[in-house]
Amino acid sequence: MHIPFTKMQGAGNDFVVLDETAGPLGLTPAHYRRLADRHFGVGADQILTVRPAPAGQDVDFEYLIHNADGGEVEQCGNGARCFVRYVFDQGLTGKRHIRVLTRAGVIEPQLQDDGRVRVNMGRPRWQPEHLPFDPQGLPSEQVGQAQRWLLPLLPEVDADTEAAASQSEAVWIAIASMGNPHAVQVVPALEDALVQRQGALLESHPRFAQRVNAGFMQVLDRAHIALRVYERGAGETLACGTGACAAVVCGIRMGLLEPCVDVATRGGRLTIEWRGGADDDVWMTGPAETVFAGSIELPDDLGSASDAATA
Ligand SMILES: N[C@@H](CCC[C@H](N)C(=O)O)C(=O)O
Repeated sequence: MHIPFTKMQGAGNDFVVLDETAGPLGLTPAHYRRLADRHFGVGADQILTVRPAPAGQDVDFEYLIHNADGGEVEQCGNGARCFVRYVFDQGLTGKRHIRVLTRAGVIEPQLQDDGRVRVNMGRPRWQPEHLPFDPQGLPSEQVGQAQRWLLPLLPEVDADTEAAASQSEAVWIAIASMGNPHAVQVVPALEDALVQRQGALLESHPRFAQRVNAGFMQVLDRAHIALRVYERGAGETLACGTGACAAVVCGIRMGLLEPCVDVATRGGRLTIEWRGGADDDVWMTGPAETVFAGSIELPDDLGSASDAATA
């Protein structure tokens, strides 16, 4: 099958954007993995699909997100900024402020005059059941308004054994959902953070039934953080929009941050605003750019073979 696409990026988090406004392309998880593949495909952290608004919904479009591993997910913040840039530039809408339906609810991205995009990302949640996260039996502490848990990263074995004591590696995590799940650590120095090792262990930790995105936040001052995120289904990316929202929400709830925070990621700068109330929406502002457009030939029968290989 012949698939036209647009390659985009927001703070270095990169996307293949597909247009399904004229009808479904009929892609399987294996097709998404091939599109995301940096050697055999286009290369991307996520695949974003634009669909028409479902009947009866007060939105302009529907927005589907697939991680590089082919799995569908609820939300993608950097993708949301690229989404409005894409539909506007392609002439799919004349509006600069749109309402978009995601698997996690409605978000509202708007193109600003300065070329950046501001998005109402909706309300954060921090109750364990919203991720979901199973905190039962874990040591915990209250930091400001937030709760943190001491999570062993290696398999939890009988704590009485010597082996368990010598193997124990545990990290303090706060949690937040932006529609998708995030575990956030405050680290003293980002360059020393064990992002690859701990990120991989956290991502598939059995206490997160839907897996999790792992954030590593260094607080620079009350209005600036540096952040790296090991993303569920994609590994470490140059930036994660929902990860930035989640880190700032956790930092504000811990009493470490003010309501407007500049987030330095490895791929660019994001601004996150949140007034701190359970009913307050989180706002994210950042860049969204088109890199190139093209088309790719994908084998129709990619599905079963690749699915079997990664099962
Ligand atoms: N890069 C994204 C998040 C994409 C989804 C995430 N990996 C998940 O599985 O929840 C962002 O900018 O928010």
